[in-house]
Amino acid sequence: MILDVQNLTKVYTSGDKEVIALQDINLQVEKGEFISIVGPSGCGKTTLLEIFSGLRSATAGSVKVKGREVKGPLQEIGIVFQEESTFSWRTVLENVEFGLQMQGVKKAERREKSHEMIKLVGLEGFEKSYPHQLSGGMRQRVAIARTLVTEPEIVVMDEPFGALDEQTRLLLGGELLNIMDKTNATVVLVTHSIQEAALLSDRIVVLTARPGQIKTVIPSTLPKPRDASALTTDEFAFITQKIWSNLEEKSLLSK
Ligand SMILES: Nc1ncnc2c1ncn2[C@@H]1O[C@H](COP(=O)(O)OP(=O)(O)OP(=O)(O)O)[C@@H](O)[C@H]1O
Repeated sequence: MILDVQNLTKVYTSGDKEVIALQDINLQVEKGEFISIVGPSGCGKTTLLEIFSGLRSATAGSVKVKGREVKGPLQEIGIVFQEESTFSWRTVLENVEFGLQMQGVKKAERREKSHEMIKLVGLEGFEKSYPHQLSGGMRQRVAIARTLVTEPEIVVMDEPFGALDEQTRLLLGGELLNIMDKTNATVVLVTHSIQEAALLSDRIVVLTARPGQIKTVIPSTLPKPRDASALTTDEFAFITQKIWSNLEEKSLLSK
């Protein structure tokens, strides 16, 4: 087990107001698994990822990565943020090199690893381009490459394809699966797209409306390797229907 979450609760306090964002979350993730987290707006998905990544502390309960309590950011965890997070003043190559630079990796090794990763995400030939010269999907590939190049064992993603159209996000998601197979990383993805969750995940964690609690965990029955061709299968329809029916019980628009 790579990630072990036990009885996790998060209460935000501002002044005399308390918001219970997450309540009693229990989740165990195995190495190499692809987990998606879905749930109504405001149910605590981002909070959960922030706690997993050591960027925020829990009010109660514990999060362990490889048996060690998470007390702050860990090198084993890479994060891909919600909106575009590329550096506009750096080229694609310089963006991808950034994480390695922060880790103090020497220039020659940095270059080599970054070139490899750029190839893997399909951006070969764009090394010298700046983010504004790329499409939204390409910029998101840069952000993903920048995180993956540091070889994190767990990749935490908060709506990484949120700014993209449904078609691009599903295609890019399929490519992400290929890359993950090659790097053997574990992924925890927060998404608003039920289709994306159904296509990419080994398990889909459905949260209730606030306070976020685990409503159900849906294991995927889609055969591997999974790609966009699965979108028209009966299994895919079955999984999306299962996610929907679990989300519907508490109003999606509540709160
Ligand atoms: N820093 C904070 N201080 C106080 N309350 C907060 C803070 N951050 C989040 N919250 C509250 O905690 C709850 C969960 O927020 P969070 O952003 O984790 O939800 P989410 O599921 O990611 O939402 P969305 O799907 O809309 O992005 C919300 O009710 C929010 O108002």
